[in-house]
Parts: sequence; structure tokens; C-alpha cells
Amino acid sequence: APSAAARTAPLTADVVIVGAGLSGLTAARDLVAAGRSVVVLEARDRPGGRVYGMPLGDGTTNEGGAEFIGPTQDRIAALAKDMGVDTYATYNEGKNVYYRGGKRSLYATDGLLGAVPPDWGVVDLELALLKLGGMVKEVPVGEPWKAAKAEEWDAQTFHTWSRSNSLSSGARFLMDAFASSTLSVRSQEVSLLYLLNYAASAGNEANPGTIDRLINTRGGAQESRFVGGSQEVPIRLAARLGDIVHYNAPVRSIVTEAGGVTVTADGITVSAERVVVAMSPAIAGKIDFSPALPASRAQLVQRYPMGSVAKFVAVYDTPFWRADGLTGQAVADSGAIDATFDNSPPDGSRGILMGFMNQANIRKLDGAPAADVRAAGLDSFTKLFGDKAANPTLTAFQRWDNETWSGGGPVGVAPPGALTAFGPALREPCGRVHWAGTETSGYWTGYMDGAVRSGERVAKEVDAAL
Ligand SMILES: Cc1cc2nc3c(=O)[nH]c(=O)nc-3n(C[C@H](O)[C@H](O)[C@H](O)COP(=O)(O)OP(=O)(O)OC[C@H]3O[C@@H](n4cnc5c(N)ncnc54)[C@H](O)[C@@H]3O)c2cc1C
Repeated sequence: APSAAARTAPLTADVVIVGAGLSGLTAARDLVAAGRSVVVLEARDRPGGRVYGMPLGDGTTNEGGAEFIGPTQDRIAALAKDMGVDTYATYNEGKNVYYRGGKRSLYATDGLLGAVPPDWGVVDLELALLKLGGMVKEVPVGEPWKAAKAEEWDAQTFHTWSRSNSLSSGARFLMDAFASSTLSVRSQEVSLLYLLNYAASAGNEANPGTIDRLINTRGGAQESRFVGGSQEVPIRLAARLGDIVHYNAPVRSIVTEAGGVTVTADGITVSAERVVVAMSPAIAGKIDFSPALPASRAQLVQRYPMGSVAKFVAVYDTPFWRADGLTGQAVADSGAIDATFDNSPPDGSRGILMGFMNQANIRKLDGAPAADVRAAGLDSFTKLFGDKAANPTLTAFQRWDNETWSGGGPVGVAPPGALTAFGPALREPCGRVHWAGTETSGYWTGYMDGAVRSGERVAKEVDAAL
């Protein structure tokens, strides 16, 4: 930690980076490598932002925020490799659990069509997804507002589209579950164009994005995990950057004057040529800019809300569901948890179940005492995986919707009308102020990979401008 004197003396650098999440840290790495002097200001007392190892209470941690990495996520993969953080396969042997209308059933994950839930609505669903997949191909990655049908698609929610393109309650439930489990919003809250772009972005320069790559475990975004937890990546990167990263330094104002910018955080002021704001639009909206930002940017931040997400985990002596022939993955239409994964360590030396509490489910528990959250989480696990789930040795819980410096998660989600009118303001620099963060990425927007890509893009942008 910097000394008190260092914290009060004004600093000077070529570039100030606001935010030590993956996007800000990556930008810092590349700008330092380009020979620029950099100061990183981070509001929290730790690096990583939405990547966080939540304490289990016994000295170990489990992923409380971002967790998985999958194929075509090349930039986070390269960064992790550089940091010496290995990956291992997400546990995916056996059957998944489907819980709908009070009925629990099991389904295979390795069928001809992949993991298809046992619901009469799936035929209907597959037809709708086929149509959706065709539309995904028409979206220019990272510039959805340029799609030929952008206006039409941005004029409706995914809910509106899913109701006019399916008849069965099963297909509708599964499409809502798709929005909920990928974006942590209700389908009513998200623009169809945003969702299409999200799928278009689930790829790389050689492999166009697909809905399957977004939702799948095997072959998709949930395929692998990081040994030691995803937080190892930002922790090691921040350590490598050393004392240019200042913690407990929430930036309050950014003033642009003729010769440069002055960035003021609690206890520390930095003068620089350029500033990179590396966070979601909604959280960037808390910073006071002088002169005021152009209206398109000032209003974008009012139209890009974060999803509502939390993770609940329970620790058991063994991953007992594996012995029962289950992957530990489930989809549910009721209870506090609507999707689950096996979050056990690589050697399976103990069992850890993770449940997502998304959108309305987590809002119901707003302000609830810890004991009530625990009871609601264990009630879900028991319904899905049986009575053995009722008696964990430890539980832990991390909600994001009331985190001051995240405001929700996993990502900012555009409602109808936002992308077509304000989308370009996501990345367009405002004078000496540049923007990073996963929300600004073309490929894998919303993911760690998108955050890293955005840091790499902004570093080039700033280096060229200096
Ligand atoms: C529950 C959950 C599950 C997820 N699962 C996955 C997953 O499995 N795989 C995946 O790839 N991604 C996942 N994500 C998404 C992933 O976490 C993000 O895409 C990525 O971490 C975003 O990085 P970022 O740098 O863009 O933003 P952030 O991580 O939000 O970083 C922004 C940083 O800026 C700081 N900050 C904010 N305001 C200020 C200020 N005024 N002054 C100084 N500092 C400030 C914040 O504290 C933070 O450290 C998940 C996210 C959540 C919440």
C-alpha cells in the first residue's frame, strides 16, 4: 500500500486508468509495455472488480463473480497463460436436472442435439432458436446499430419476440431462462437487438458467434474454470504492475483543461495527458465530468442498467450428486435459485454446489437476513439434488446488485431503443477521456474475454493519441 505522503502528493503520468478490473489492468499492462507512465486508481481494496473469490469462511475462496472460460475466448486465455493460471474442465459428467411445474426430471447432456431439456416445448423452442440464429448472423459484431434491421429489432424486447415466435409455455419458459441465465434480467427488460448482438459476439475473428456457444457447457462459455479461481488472473496481473495501482481510491471527478486532465480520487490527485475509464457505463455515470460530457454519452449511462445477480454456494464433504449420476447442473422455474453448477475444486476433494439467484429471485431477498438467504438457497438445492443437499458444512453468498462499485452484473443490458440511439457512445472517446470495460467490446461483450479485449483496444487507441 502506498504511504500516506505518496497518497496526498499530486501525481503525474501520461495516462490515468480508472478501475482495476480486467479491462483497466490489461490497458495498464499494454500502455506500460508501450513505454507510457501509468497510474491506476481503484475504488475497492482489491483488484478484479466483477472477478472475485468469495471467502468460504475457512480460509479458502470460491468464485463469487466471473467464473467460466470457453472456446474462442482467446484474449482472457492468453492473459491467464501469461499469468501462469491453468484451467480445468467444468464438471459435466452425467445428467442435468430440470425442475418445472413442481416436477423434477433428468436429461442427458450428450444427446444428438446436445443438452435438450425434457419439455414438450423443445420442438417449438428449437424452431424459434433456429430463426433467432439466422438473425444473429445479420448483426455486425460490436456495431449492432448497423444491422439492416437494427431499428426493427431494437424496437422490441426479447419477451415480445419470444411470445410472437412460440406457442408453448415450455418454449417461452426456456427462452426466459436463456435471458435470465446469460444476462440476469427478465426477458421483458432486454432489447431483442442487444440479445442478438450478445450471441453474435460469442465467437472470435475466425468463428462467428452462436447462441450455442453462449449457453453450452461443453463447447461453450461454461466449458472450463481456473485453477485457484478466476481471481488469480487479476491478482497476479495487479501484482506484476506493482505500486502504480492504488486501492481505496474511488475517483470522484475528471476535469479536462487545455493541457490535460486532472483526475481526483479520495486522497489522491493525478494529472495526465489522457484518462481511461474502465468500467460499465452505469458505474461510469457516478463520476463527475467537467466540462460535462457530450449529451450522447451523458445519456447513454442512463440507459444501460446492470442485471441483478447473486451466487450462493454450499460446501459438502463429497460431491454426492456425482455418485448419483448428476452433473450438478440444473434449470428451475421456482425457488430462489434458477440455475446451478458443480463448483468443486479440480480434485473433487470436497463438493461445492453453486446456484445463481437471478433478477426477480434475488430482489425478493433484498435486505433478507443471512439465515433466510441460506434457507432459501438450501431449499432450492434440496429440491434439485435431494436431501443430502440440506446439510452443508459451509455456505457463502455474494450479491452484486447492491455493490457500490458494480451496481449489479454480470453486464450492462440495453433496453429497447438504447443501442440504435446511443450505441456508438459506448466506445467513442470524449476528448481526452477514453472508455474501456467489457460493455465496449465487440467479441465476448459481457465476459472476462471482452474486458481483456477492451483493455487491449483502448491501450492502442490511447497510445496512438499521445
Ligand atoms: C455473478 C457474475 C458471474 C459472471 N460470470 C462470468 C463468467 O462465468 N465468465 C465470464 O467471462 N464473465 C463472467 N462475468 C462477467 C465478468 O465478470 C465481467 O465481464 C468482467 O469482469 C468485467 O471487467 P471490467 O474490467 O469490464 O469491469 P469491472 O470488473 O466491473 O471493473 C471495473 C472496476 O472499476 C472500479 N471502479 C468503479 N468505479 C470506480 C471509480 N469511480 N473509481 C475507481 N474505481 C472504480 C470497480 O471497483 C472495478 O474494480 C460474471 C459477472 C458476475 C457479476
